[in-house]
Amino acid sequence: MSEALQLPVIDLSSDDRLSTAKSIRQACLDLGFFYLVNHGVEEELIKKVLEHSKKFFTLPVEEKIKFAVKNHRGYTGLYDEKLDTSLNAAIGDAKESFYIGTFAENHLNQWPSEEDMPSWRSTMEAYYKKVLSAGMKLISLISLALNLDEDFFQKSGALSEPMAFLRLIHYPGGVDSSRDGVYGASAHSDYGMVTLLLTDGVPGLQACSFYNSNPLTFAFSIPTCFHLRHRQVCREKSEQQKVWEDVPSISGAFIVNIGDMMERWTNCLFRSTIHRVMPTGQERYSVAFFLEPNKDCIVECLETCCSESCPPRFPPIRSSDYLEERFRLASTASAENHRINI
Ligand SMILES: O=C(O)CCC(=O)C(=O)O
Ligand SMILES: [Fe+2]
Repeated sequence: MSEALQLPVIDLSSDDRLSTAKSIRQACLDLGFFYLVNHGVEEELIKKVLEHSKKFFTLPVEEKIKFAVKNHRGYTGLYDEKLDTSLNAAIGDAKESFYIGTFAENHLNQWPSEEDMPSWRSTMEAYYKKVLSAGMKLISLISLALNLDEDFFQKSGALSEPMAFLRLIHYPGGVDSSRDGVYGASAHSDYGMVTLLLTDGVPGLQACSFYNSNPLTFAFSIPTCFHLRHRQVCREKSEQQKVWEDVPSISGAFIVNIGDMMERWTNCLFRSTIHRVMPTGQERYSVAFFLEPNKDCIVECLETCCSESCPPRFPPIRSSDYLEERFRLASTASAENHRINI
């Protein structure tokens, strides 16, 4: 049985930026998940985005596949994707989704027409801009949390035309976890800097942590440069007992989690925690905003996150190369899936 997590709540509008940065640092050392409130995205807009998302997914499948994903933008169908690339299960994740990419390349985005879906595009564009602005503010606090100047990621170019993706997700009802190997979203970590997630309040999201019964084994399993913590995330998988804990939604708050590129930047100090969505039998909608750095940005260990005794764990990598590879692996997993299903 899973327990519910009590995550810290970060107030984006607080004037006490240093204390907010301190709380963010602790949250990112602990599990890499927290709630974000007073983020500046109006309740009304959030409501509209969820309503418009529902309208799209309610269309007949023949209509939806007219927007079949191209250039990582558009519609992905039920069972088309398998986020856990290590899973052998012959079935993909029980969800459908719609991706919207950066407006710097808006010609690549696919939009339902204004006639068919009045104000759909403008709602999504407004939401994208607002969450991007919240994300940028959050990144400046994350910079402070890493003992960097607050405009570090702006100055490094990571946030000029960031490759942010908005993803509308629909988990259909009637699917439950009693069917072996069926997940809403199978276990994965996100790829980018941070993810700002909105849900309709239906449960299902879980984050993975582990508790170690043997502190000695634990002490030798993590790099000595990091604090020993009672609870650690799942990346060091061996010998620890995995615990999946529910991440409940709080009305009006974003659920934020750290992505893999931020983990690489911070040399694993900030953790990109594995999470999943379990099907509960109930229909569920969520909207994920993945804030990825500019495509030419080189992601490499930050000076404040390494030392002689704690050298960089990853080589530098160009952001778009990293992202393309992760997309490729996820789509290979789903292609294999289809072959198995035929
Ligand atoms: O729908 C959710 O609650 C989470 C989705 C997610 O983790 C993802 O798409 O990366
Ligand atoms: Fe995710």
